[in-house]
Amino acid sequence: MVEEGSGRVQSLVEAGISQVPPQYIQPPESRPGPPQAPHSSEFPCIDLSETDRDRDRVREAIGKACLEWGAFHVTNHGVPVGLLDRIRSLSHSFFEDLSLPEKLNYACDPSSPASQGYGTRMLLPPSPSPSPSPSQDNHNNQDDTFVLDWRDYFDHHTLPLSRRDPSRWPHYPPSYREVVAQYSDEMGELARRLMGLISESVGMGISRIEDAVGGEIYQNVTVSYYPPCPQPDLTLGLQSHSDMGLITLLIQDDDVEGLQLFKDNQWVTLHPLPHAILVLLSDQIEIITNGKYRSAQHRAITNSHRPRLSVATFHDPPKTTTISPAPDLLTPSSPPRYRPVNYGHYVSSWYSKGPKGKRNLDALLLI
Ligand SMILES: O=C(O)CCC(=O)C(=O)O
Ligand SMILES: [Fe+2]
Repeated sequence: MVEEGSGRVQSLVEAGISQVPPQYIQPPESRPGPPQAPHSSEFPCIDLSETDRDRDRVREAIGKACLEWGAFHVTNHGVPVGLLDRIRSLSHSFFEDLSLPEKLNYACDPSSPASQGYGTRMLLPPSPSPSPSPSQDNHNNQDDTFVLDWRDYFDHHTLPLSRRDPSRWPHYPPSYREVVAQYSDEMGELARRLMGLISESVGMGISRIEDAVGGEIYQNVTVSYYPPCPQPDLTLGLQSHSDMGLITLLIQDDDVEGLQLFKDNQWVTLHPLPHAILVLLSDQIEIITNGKYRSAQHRAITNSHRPRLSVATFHDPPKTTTISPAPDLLTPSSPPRYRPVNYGHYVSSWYSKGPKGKRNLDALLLI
C-alpha cells in the first residue's frame, strides 16, 4: 500500500509487486488500449537556425504546426545539446542512485498543489468532508475520485529568480543544482523566443503574448520519473490533460516512448527525437489566441520493462494576471470565445477538480 506522504511509485516497484494497487487502476474508458494510430511520422519539426535567414518561413511553419497539432519539435534551438543530456542523466541519478529516505529529504508538501520538491501526486488528496452535501461540486464526488498516476516527480521553482532557491534542490549528484539553474535560464530564453514567433504566426506583434501576461514569466522545471509498471494496460503514467500556462518545453529519454498526443480523436504516440525539444501549447495561449490555436491534450503511458524520464519546463503567467482573448484578434465576426479568467483561480480550480482532458478550459467557453 502507498502510505500517504512517504510512499512513492518507485518504492512499490522496488518492493516487487506484480499487480498494481487498485488506486492506480484507470477506469476502462481511460486505459491506454492498443495504439489507435500508427506512430506519427508527419509530426512537425522546425529548424530554428533558419529564423535569421527566413523568418517568414519559420513563422509560417510554426503557424501550421500550432493549427494542426498544438505542438511541434524544434531543432537547432540554441540550447546546448550537452545540457539536455546532462539534465537527463543527473535526473536519472537522483531517482535511481539515492535511497527513498535520501530522496524524501526533499519531499514536497503533499497538502499544497505544485509545491516544490519530490512528490508523486499531481492532485490534492480528497479532503475528508465532515458533512458532504449532494449539491457540493467537490472532489469527493464519485465521478471525481482521483485515480493515481504511475509517476514520481521532482518539481523545481526556477523563475522569476526571486522564486529560485537551489538549497531546496538535490545536493547529489554534485553538479545537479548548477545544471538545473543553467537549464532554467536557457529554456526561459528559448520560451521567450518561441512565444514571439507564435505571437507573430497568429498575426499579432512579436511581444503580444508576453505583454498579455505583463512581461513576467513564471517557470517550473518538473522531472517526471515513470518506473516500469507490471500492468501497463491498466494504468497511465500521467492522465490526459493540457498544461495550464503558456508553453511547455519538454525533453524525454531518447529510447523509451511514452508520450501521446490526442489528435483527430485518436491517441498518437510521439517518437522521441534526440536533441530536439518538444513545444506544447498550453491553455492560456488558447485563450489569448481566442481559440485559433488549441492547447495540446496529452498523456503518458507506462511500460513493463524500462523506467522513463521526462523534463517538462512550464512557462506560466503570474497568478495575479487576468487572461482574455487578445483584442487584436477580435472583430464583429470573430467575437471573444472565452471568458476572461484570473490565472490564479484557473490553477486552483484545475488542481481541485482534476484535468479530465481539457474540461477546465472548456468551462470558459462562451460560444
Ligand atoms: O512525461 C511526459 O512526457 C509528459 C509530462 C507532462 O505532460 C507534464 O509534466 O505535464
Ligand atoms: Fe503536461
